[in-house]
Amino acid sequence: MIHLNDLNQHYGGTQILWDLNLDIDAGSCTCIMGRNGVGKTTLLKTLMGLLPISSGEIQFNGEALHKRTAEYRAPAGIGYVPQGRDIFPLLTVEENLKLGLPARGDKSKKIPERIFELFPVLADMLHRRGGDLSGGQQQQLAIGRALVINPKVLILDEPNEGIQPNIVRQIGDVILKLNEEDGLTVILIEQKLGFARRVGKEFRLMEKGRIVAADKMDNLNDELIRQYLAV
Ligand SMILES: Nc1ncnc2c1ncn2[C@@H]1O[C@H](COP(=O)(O)OP(=O)(O)OP(=O)(O)O)[C@@H](O)[C@H]1O
Repeated sequence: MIHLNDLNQHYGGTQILWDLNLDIDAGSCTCIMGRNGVGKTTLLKTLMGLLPISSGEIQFNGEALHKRTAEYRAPAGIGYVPQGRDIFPLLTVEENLKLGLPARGDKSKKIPERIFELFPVLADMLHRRGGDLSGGQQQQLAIGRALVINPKVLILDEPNEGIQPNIVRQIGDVILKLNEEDGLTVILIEQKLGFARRVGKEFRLMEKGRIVAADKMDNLNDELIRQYLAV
């Protein structure tokens, strides 16, 4: 579904991604893991077209995404929840959710009911301002907003950062439902091993701007953890 081929990326003169290759199959749930600063967020931003690539290819369902602008990602079916959530604090929950509607292929004007099934709190708080929500509720709103476009793949950058444990569990439940019940392909950056093991079916380990290990989550063993994740 997604293939990154020999991707190179620089911030100014500093190279961050080095000949990076990544394959994501339709229907998979993949955790991208690695120590701080290895380039995980840079990888997702590059995939989303938010950072220019120096060379390489980004293929999405056979289409050359690296030739398209960032704005093309949502209508193509790529939902993105950036690090830090990025909701609009002065808009209501409903207004935040409706922002995604123009990018839907079917031009529907209605927020899908499934979003309120997954996140009942968003229905309860529909007319509250985004900025009045707790951090965990804002994260649920950010995920809901990404789902409004009816994506084929959902990409999340550390969805649990700074969120209280009961909401982390709920977000994990939602990711599992989206992947297992709805068949949505999921890619997420995740630092917490327990969460990654619970929701991820696959892992990709990064070091120094490269993918250095790729396998089923069941095969994430102590040796790999020691080598690429332990601090
Ligand atoms: N806007 C920027 N300009 C220059 N360098 C940057 C910029 N953003 C990130 N970097 C550098 O790029 C490298 C990779 O950063 P990135 O945020 O992608 O890593 P990460 O694996 O997501 O780390 P973390 O887990 O801390 O978020 C780091 O050395 C970082 O300092």
